[in-house]
Amino acid sequence: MADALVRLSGAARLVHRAAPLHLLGYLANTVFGAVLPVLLAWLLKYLLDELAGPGPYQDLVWLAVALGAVGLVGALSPHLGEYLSTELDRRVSLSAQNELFTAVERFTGLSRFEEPTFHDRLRLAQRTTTSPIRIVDAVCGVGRGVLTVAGFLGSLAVISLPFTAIMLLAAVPMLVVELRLARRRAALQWRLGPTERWEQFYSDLLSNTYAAKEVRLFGLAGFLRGRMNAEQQTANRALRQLDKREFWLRAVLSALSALLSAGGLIWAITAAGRGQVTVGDVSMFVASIAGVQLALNGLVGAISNTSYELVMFGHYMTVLRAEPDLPPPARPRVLPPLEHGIELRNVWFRYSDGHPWVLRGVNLFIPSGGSMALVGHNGAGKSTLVKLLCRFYDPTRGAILWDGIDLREVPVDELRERMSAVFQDFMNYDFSASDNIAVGDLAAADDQERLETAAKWAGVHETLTDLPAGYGTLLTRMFLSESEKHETGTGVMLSGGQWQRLALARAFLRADRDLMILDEPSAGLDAEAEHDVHTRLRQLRTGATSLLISHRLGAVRDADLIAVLSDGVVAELGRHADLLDANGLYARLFTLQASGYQLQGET
Ligand SMILES: Nc1ncnc2c1ncn2[C@@H]1O[C@H](COP(=O)(O)OP(=O)(O)OP(=O)(O)O)[C@@H](O)[C@H]1O
Repeated sequence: MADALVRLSGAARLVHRAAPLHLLGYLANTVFGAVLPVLLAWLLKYLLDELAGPGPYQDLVWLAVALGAVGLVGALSPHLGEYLSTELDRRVSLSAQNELFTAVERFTGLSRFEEPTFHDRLRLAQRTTTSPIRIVDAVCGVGRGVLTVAGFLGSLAVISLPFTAIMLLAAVPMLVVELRLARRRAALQWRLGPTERWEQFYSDLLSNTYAAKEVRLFGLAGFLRGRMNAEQQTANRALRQLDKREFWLRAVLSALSALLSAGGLIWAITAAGRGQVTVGDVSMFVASIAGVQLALNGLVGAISNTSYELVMFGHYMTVLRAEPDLPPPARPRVLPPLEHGIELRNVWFRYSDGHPWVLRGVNLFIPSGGSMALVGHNGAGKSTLVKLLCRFYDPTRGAILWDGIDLREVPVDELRERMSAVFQDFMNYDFSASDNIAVGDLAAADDQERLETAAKWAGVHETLTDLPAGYGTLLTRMFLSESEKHETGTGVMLSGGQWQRLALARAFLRADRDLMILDEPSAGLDAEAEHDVHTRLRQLRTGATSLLISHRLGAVRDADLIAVLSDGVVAELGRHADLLDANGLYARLFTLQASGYQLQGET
């Protein structure tokens, strides 16, 4: 109950923040809607009693005018209610969505995004951005229902007190059943979360351009469609079961309530026949029974809707109130420009308690102003180490120190401001070419000269100027630009290597940062481009700190220091020549690659 009240006040405050005036208008209209049927019933009773009386009929005209006026306003009220409700809906969902994603931004690491239950909750939270207004709607429905029920019950009580009590008692089982059903439905939505996300996953694979090649070549469409349908059928089965249960329970309750009304009607008619009640009383009785039943149904429905929406809104509030995934420093320290270097001190890391150790006591010093290369087998933990440097996760044990300051002691934004990176799995945004570079530093979004310089350094400037709309060309075939609304579109897809150069340009836009991380920056580049990029990098980064990961050992041989990661530790460390002399893993990998090139050259 306390939880429900917290959610209720959360939803009400959200609606009030988003649209206070519309809310006020909506509430006023709701109150009017609630008293309207009772008002009409009373006016009708007076009119009939007046007509059935001996006369003179001096109030007849006023009663007719009053009936007409109330009827007219009553006719307008639903339209006004609908308009206000839709507008409230729009404003509240915008505000709720904004608050939800502002909260998601607080998760500055990656671990939350790797928790399936977080995705289930986030999906429900996204769907419930319209919940606050539905809650207000349902609460208004409860208020309206209470007013109308009270009005009609009062009227009914004037005619028959026992019958009023019976009508009221009959509503109790209905309320209990509806509340249970509402809770079941909300619980089912939560249980179906994974099923619905799988279904969405398969339908995305069937429709997005990234998967289209493999789906077609491997003939996966039927297989994916089958799995998508199976997920939907699973959800349908569970929903159908609940629907059937709802149907039977409601049918039984409605039948009982109809029998009750019929009994009341028979009593009223026989009482009128015996002259115990007037014709106006019979009219009032009929109106009251119909009104009470309708209003009680509405009231019970509104209570159960409120209960359902409150449970669903709980997911939204849970996301909003979740603790940050990376604890913010209690007393944040200022991160100075890197002077000495970054030290990984006995760093142990695993992705969760259930995952195996990836790093098992890494000790490494990345000196400021130097270039370090990190090599090792697939899965050795190189990218993991990079993610720890960016503080996407905290080390499970040990620490990473920036000029002696633990990364956990500085605000994460400050740390990332001092870095630039090209990740192994870099993003291709469905933006224009300019925007694809500008995301590296949004402050440069309107600085064409800076964007072009970065593109030139990455060797992609000519490619971009040759595009149909130059740097303004949309790099997607999924969307049209504003100017292309009536054309087939000139959006372009770049080649793998061209995308990679664009990712490099994005990183070069931040070339002035203290640390540049390049995780496989040239995997998709041709030999000449790779050579160009590395030469450019050396020029650009002279005197600056960089960490390069590459399986192409020819690209790392010029690094000031090369670290070899193996079995979760730094197994070898030194310059290229030293490592060759040491005749360890690096020497073996380098010789293997070099002999491969030689063989290729000989054939
Ligand atoms: N988000 C994650 N959750 C769980 N395990 C992960 C995650 N990311 C990577 N791993 C595991 O951590 C280990 C190290 O992966 P990592 O990507 O750091 O290797 P790598 O050295 O960069 O490999 P490669 O050379 O293939 O890029 C692998 O066994 C991988 O399965």
